[in-house]
Amino acid sequence: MTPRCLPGASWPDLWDSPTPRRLRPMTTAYLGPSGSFTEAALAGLEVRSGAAAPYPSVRQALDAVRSGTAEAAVVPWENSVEGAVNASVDALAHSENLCITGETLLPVQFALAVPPGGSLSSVRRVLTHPHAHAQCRTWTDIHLPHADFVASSSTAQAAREVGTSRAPSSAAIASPKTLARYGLDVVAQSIGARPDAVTRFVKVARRKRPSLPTGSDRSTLVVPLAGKVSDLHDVLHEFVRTSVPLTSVLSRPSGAGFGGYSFLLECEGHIDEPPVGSVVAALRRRNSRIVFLGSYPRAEFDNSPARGKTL
Ligand SMILES: O=C(O)C(=O)Cc1ccccc1
Repeated sequence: MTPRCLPGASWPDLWDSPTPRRLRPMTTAYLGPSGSFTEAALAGLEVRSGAAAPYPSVRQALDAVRSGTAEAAVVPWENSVEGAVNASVDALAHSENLCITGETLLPVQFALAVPPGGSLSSVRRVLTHPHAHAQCRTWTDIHLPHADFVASSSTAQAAREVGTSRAPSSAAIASPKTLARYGLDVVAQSIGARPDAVTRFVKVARRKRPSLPTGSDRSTLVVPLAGKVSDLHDVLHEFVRTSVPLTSVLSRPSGAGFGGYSFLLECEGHIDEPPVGSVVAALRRRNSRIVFLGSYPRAEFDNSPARGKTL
């Protein structure tokens, strides 16, 4: 596979994807429907809601960017309690021609709601996104030990489904505002394991040269293991050698046979600055299959009362 970014090669070859004919320049695809946490993250990425379009899954939102139906996509990436959103990481790690151009952090609070006239005692099925369920499992195990979990494509989709079906045995977990918006009655507030939970969302575009370094950037790359015992050691050594701070290391199955893994690495810094540029160049010399996913301004989380608004 041709790497998406090679420091030292000419920029147009590396970054510019041909502009698809169907590009609607101002549309940003996001994991919908309206009312999802992902929609709430758009503001932090300077996307106006009028310029955004909901998609039923992360994959479909990214496909819209690939095909040129949308200029960019916003997808959930990781949560401070539950870790990486694997659907997003895998879809991007294995996709050609896409890169991350920005990130934002959003505090998330979960509530549980039932159709009008329903009650907690009649709930037998709880619909929500698997990440939201994982964060609320302690509460549901205690208060709804006999209810089944039904995975939804997003928290807003769960609210929409329960609001439409009005089945008294169903409940949805989403933000309190979204549950009310879909006509449901909130019967339990703040049911997440951590009231200070934060989710990181990324903006994805067709591959292009990163914006200039800001002095506070993050870079993301995917390094497939090449099969040597020392692979992981050698990769980590490059970061130690250059004193580039790694902010996360995640291993994901490569999908090609049992036991094949890729590492998603995130670090501080920008590829146009010597430390990160030299790490990427050194890793590439060892393994031509590395995929550079982008350098972009780091989001700082300001949890002061004025800023720490949840959806
Ligand atoms: O955006 C949503 O509504 C989602 O369902 C994804 C999600 C799930 C849990 C926390 C943040 C985002």
